Amino acid sequence: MSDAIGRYKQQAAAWAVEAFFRPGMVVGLGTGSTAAFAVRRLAELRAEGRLLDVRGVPTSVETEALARSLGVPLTTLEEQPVLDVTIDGADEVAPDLSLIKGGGGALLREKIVAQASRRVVIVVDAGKLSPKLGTRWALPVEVLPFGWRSQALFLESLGARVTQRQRADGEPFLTDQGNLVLDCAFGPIDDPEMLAARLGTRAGVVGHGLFLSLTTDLVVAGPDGVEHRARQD
Ligand SMILES: O=C[C@H](O)[C@H](O)[C@H](O)COP(=O)(O)O
Repeated sequence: MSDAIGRYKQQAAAWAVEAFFRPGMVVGLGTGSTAAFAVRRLAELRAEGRLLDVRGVPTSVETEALARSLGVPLTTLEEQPVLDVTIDGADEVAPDLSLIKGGGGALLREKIVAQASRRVVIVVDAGKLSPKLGTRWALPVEVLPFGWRSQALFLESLGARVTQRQRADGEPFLTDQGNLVLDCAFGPIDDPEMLAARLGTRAGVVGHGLFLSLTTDLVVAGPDGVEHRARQD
């Protein structure tokens, strides 16, 4: 990550925390390098004596560890099934604020947390903006290990070039749920709703990175500063 991109991610995340987190809220804590800046900003505000009673629901083991290390109080969706607001990153953002997520493999928990949130604030650097989902990023699809090659063939039949995600040591990448991720290069996706519907009916596919109609607010940082866009319903 270049210094400038890191700075934009940090600016977007910090702006969102200050704009959207309020005392007493229960908040979703996203996963990835941009969402981590939000957790760090929350910890900084706590160190200043602000937002001390805000509790977070982490979207991954990684975010849980970060929040714990910074002393951010945590809760669970079992205890708090409705969240006030979630701040999370994204890999690709279309003009209608639909997203591809899952570059870090946290797509399933991220979607569960987003669906449980009254407000979903996505924080990105301007390089994530895209004219159409799939133009810049392959779609991550989380599949059960059982029968995963059948899912790979199914995804190819939908037009994807499929790559099983691997760790740096060459072993299969496993999600926090112990599932595999198949990265599906579709190219620009003309009808994301139709694709999401087809993926949703396939046994063995437990999640996918298309986040449609979930974003309520987008915070983008780039060379021209920070911009906030609210979804137009
Ligand atoms: O699974 C990971 C998430 O969807 C991330 O929010 C996404 O990959 C963006 O990550 P980053 O902020 O590191 O670019």
